[in-house]
Amino acid sequence: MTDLWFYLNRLRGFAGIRLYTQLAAMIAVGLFDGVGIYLLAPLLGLLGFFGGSSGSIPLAAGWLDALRSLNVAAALPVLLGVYVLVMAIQALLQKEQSIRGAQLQQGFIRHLRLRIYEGLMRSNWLFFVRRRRSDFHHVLTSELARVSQATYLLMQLASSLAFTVIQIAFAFWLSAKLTAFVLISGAAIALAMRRRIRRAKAVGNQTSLLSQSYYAGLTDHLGGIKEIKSNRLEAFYLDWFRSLTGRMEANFTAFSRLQAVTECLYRIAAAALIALFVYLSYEVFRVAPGQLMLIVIIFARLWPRFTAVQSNAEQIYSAIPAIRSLRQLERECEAARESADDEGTGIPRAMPVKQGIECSGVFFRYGEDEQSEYALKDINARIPAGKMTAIIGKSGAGKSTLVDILMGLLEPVRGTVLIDGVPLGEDTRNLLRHSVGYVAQDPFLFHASIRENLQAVRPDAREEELWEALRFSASDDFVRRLPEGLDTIVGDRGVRLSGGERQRLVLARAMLRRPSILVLDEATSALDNENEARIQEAIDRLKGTMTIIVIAHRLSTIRNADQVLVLERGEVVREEDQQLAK
Ligand SMILES: Nc1ncnc2c1ncn2[C@@H]1O[C@H](COP(=O)(O)OP(=O)(O)OP(=O)(O)O)[C@@H](O)[C@H]1O
Repeated sequence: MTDLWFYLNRLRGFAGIRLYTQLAAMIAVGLFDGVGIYLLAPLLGLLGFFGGSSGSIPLAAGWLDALRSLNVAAALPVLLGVYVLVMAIQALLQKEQSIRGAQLQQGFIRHLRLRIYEGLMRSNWLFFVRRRRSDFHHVLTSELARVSQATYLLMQLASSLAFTVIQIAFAFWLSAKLTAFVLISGAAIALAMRRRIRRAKAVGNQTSLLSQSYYAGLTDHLGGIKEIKSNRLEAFYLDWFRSLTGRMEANFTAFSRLQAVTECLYRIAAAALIALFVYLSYEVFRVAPGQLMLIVIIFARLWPRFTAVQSNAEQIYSAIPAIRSLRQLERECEAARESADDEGTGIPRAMPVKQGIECSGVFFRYGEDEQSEYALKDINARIPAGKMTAIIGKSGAGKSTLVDILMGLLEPVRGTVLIDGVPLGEDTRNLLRHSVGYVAQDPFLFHASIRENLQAVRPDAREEELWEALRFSASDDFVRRLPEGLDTIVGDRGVRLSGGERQRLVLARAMLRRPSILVLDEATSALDNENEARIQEAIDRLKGTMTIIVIAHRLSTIRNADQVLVLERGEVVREEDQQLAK
């Protein structure tokens, strides 16, 4: 329930006065609807339905007498005209309320979407390292759709409740005793149905878990489709998919069954109650036939409202787990939020390195608990500014982790990183990243043109600057040969390009940023000797103008380094000054 209240409060905070006008509009629609029904009394009276018994219908008596003083031929069109007018106003109001309701709902969902996306974008790298990406997709798509539906249902529920209250008021006017009887019956049934609402929540929990597995599986399997195809694992994954979608089907059917049974119970109860009601009215309360007729009309309109309230409540309860997922993700993003780095000016500050980066007693581990193993242990090393430092070591030795620490992406668990002798803190860690150009092991290109990919890091870069960066990364020739040149769209994650071509484009992008620290994480591993040699030469020419850190396996890459750090199981086991060694 706290999750629901939290979201109601959030909705109130977002919509402000609009929420209250919306509720007022709902009440007005309900009122007009009630008046419409109430007009039926004089109408029916005019048509002679009540015989001489109109005096027993509260309020109607005065109307009827006034109308009777006119002749029927004149009164009927007046009455019908008023009826049409009232219903038309109600219809117009309802239309306006529906449009505004949809605007409110969509606005609120966009507000939630933006909050979560912004929360993710502002979260630190460790947050992403520790979580499955598919869980974010799941929350931002499937869970958000359920919350959107719940928001719509909440408004519907408010509208149903407003309608119901107004109808009850009208019904009370007509007959307090019989309305009380209907209400007590409704309350008794709602009480008996409480367990069904709890069941709806349990089914909703299951829906969240299943759709989370679905998203995780799809992301994994499609990401690894080449492995699946080349190892003939299709049947295994098909079995998994069949089984999971079977459970999803059962889950959705269970919820539909729950709702259908509830509706069926309400319908049977309605029939039984109407029968009892007519019997009691006639035999016990001796209600006049005209009034009885009206009460039946009111009852017939009131009861579906009870059913709607119950059904809405079941659906809203089934969406509570989705609301909880959203809230949980927001909380986690908040806890992992990085500090802003523009000091409120809107212009991010960079942090150039003049002397060097130093690690002093740096420890790091990925696991959250104290027992988990360190990926880096007591690292003491210095990366001189303007020089090229190579980090080498076996797979899993901690090279990428060390680079992430040096770039300010990860924070040491113990120890300090110093930039020009000044310890890197929470605020300065982000600033350092403005000075970094990074090329990853598995380079990433957006599904856009080469130009857009390059300009993503510097929107104001001129055409010559783009070509200069491409020349640097030895990619100018192949880009020129592409059918659309710079405007060629590179496929999903750049798959339409070869690994080496992607690496070269990402290197061009990194250079375009004019970084003061260039980090290459095995960035030339996919290149042929000729292209690697061209890039090595270009990088060599950069020495003295920027600090270069490379993770490398090939001797050819290390050869030009000024310093080599050798890592083994998270420790620096050797630090060689190449210049001295030469
Ligand atoms: N996201 C992660 N969660 C948990 N442990 C991790 C994570 N990333 C890396 N590790 C662990 O940290 C250690 C160092 O990994 P790291 O990726 O830094 O090694 P590496 O030297 O760069 O390896 P490679 O050359 O294979 O890329 C390894 O034992 C690895 O299992």
